[in-house]
Formats: sequence, structure tokens, C-alpha cells
Amino acid sequence: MSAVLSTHGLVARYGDFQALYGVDTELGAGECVALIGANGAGKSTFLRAVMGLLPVAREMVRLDGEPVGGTAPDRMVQKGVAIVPEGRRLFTGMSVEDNLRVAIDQAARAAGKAGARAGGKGGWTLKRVHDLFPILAEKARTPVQSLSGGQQQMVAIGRALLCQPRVLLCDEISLGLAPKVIREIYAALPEIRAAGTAVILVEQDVGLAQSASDRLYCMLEGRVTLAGKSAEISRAQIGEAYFGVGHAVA
Ligand SMILES: Nc1ncnc2c1ncn2[C@@H]1O[C@H](COP(=O)(O)OP(=O)(O)OP(=O)(O)O)[C@@H](O)[C@H]1O
Repeated sequence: MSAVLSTHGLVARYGDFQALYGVDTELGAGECVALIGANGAGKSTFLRAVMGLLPVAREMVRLDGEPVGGTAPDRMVQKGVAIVPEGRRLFTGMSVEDNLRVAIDQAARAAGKAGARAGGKGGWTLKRVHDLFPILAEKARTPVQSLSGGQQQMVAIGRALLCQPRVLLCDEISLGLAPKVIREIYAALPEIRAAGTAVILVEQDVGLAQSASDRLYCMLEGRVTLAGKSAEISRAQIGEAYFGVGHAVA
């Protein structure tokens, strides 16, 4: 597999506390990889470390083979990596459309063409985001804080897509949402991948993670304890990797 993104012995710390202990992963072009694991396993830390939100050594993260570890997040966006962060982090007080336009402007600046329409590799435009999540067109003028959690998540995903990513990092996009809304959001994944964007999904719902992904990694206490094709991994294997030997997932 030629990896679009890979990590090599990725180590991350919060001060004296070590949260990741040498994490090796690979993400193929257009692939969807799920990252599962119990609370505190290090999943969000992994995404933060990849995105340049935590200091890591250059060689520990590669994008198309180029060492990019520790590159500032705005530069990572320019290089084609976008994140849907835990908690969404929308610009409250701004409308749905203005939230999305921030990303369009950012992508245009990154492309060095002032005022250019979003025209990066993924070709994501406001219209395509509206096609993906029609409710965002209906609510274009609505302040984001008035939206439901699911609608806010759609804005967060749309905003990330408008950065024209080749790699999309999603942190717990189903958290706190109703099953119907989760299905709507996950239904967008095939189209995102069809646009050539590879996805890393951090997901607490193991069944959802497994069904949505090509491959998965399970983490426990800052280490990868299981890696393989999602369709081939058994619940017993996941149970052991998730909690340590001797446990099972329901
Ligand atoms: N800002 C921080 N400062 C110090 N320690 C942190 C910080 N953020 C996370 N940690 C610690 O790092 C470890 C990994 O946390 P992380 O948030 O990456 O886990 P996670 O797998 O994403 O779990 P969750 O599903 O709860 O978000 C945990 O022990 C957590 O307490």
C-alpha cells in the first residue's frame, strides 16, 4: 500500500505525562481507517499529534512520504490534512454559511489565489457540501449555536471538507447524537471517499467503526494493540485489544 499518511513510532506527551508510546499506522489514499479504544486510550491525542497540535518529531509523521511531524496546524491544512475536532469547535455567533466560508477563504489563501473558489484536489464547494447535507442550505443564515448537535456536526464536517483535504481526521463525530442522525452523518462517508479523501475515524462505537472502515486500529494506554482489516477482525479480538486480555465487548 502506498500510504498517504503514516506514523512511525509516534510519541506524544502532555508535560511529563506520556500519552502515546510509539504508534505505527498507515492510511492509504482514499482509505477509511477507524481508531477505536476505551476512554483515555490516546485516540484524540493521536489525531492532535498528527495535526501538529502537539509537539512531535518530524520523522514521526509522514504525508506522501514527506516528514511533516510537528508542522503547525495551518500548514498541515495547506498540505491537505483537515480535522473535525472533538466538540466541533464552531464559530458561535456566526451563521452556518459564514462558518463554512471561513474554510473557503482559508483554502483560497492556501492556494495563493485571493478570492478563488474552493478548488483544491477534492473540489469541494459550498454547493457540494449542501448536496451532501441539504439541511445546511436550509439553515444557511442560522447562527450555529441554534442548530441541533447533528446539524452542528454537519457544519464541522463541511468546514473541514472545504479545506480540500486529502486526509480527513474525524474525532468522535457520532458522540452524543441520536442513531438516526449518526446514520445520516455516516452516509456521507462514501461520497467523501469518492472525492479522493482518505479518512481516519476516531469512534467509540465499535460496531459503527468496524462497519464504516476498511481497516481498524485498536489502542490501549497509548499503544496499538490490534490492527487489521475491519471485516476480518472478530469481536473477541477487539475485546482483548480494547480492555486487555480476558475481557470482551458487549
Ligand atoms: N490536555 C491534556 N493534558 C494532560 N493529559 C491529557 C490531556 N489530554 C489528554 N490527556 C491524557 O492523555 C491520555 C489520552 O487521552 P485522549 O484524550 O487522547 O484519549 P482518548 O482515547 O481520545 O479518550 P476519550 O475517548 O476519552 O477522548 C489520557 O490519559 C488523558 O487523561
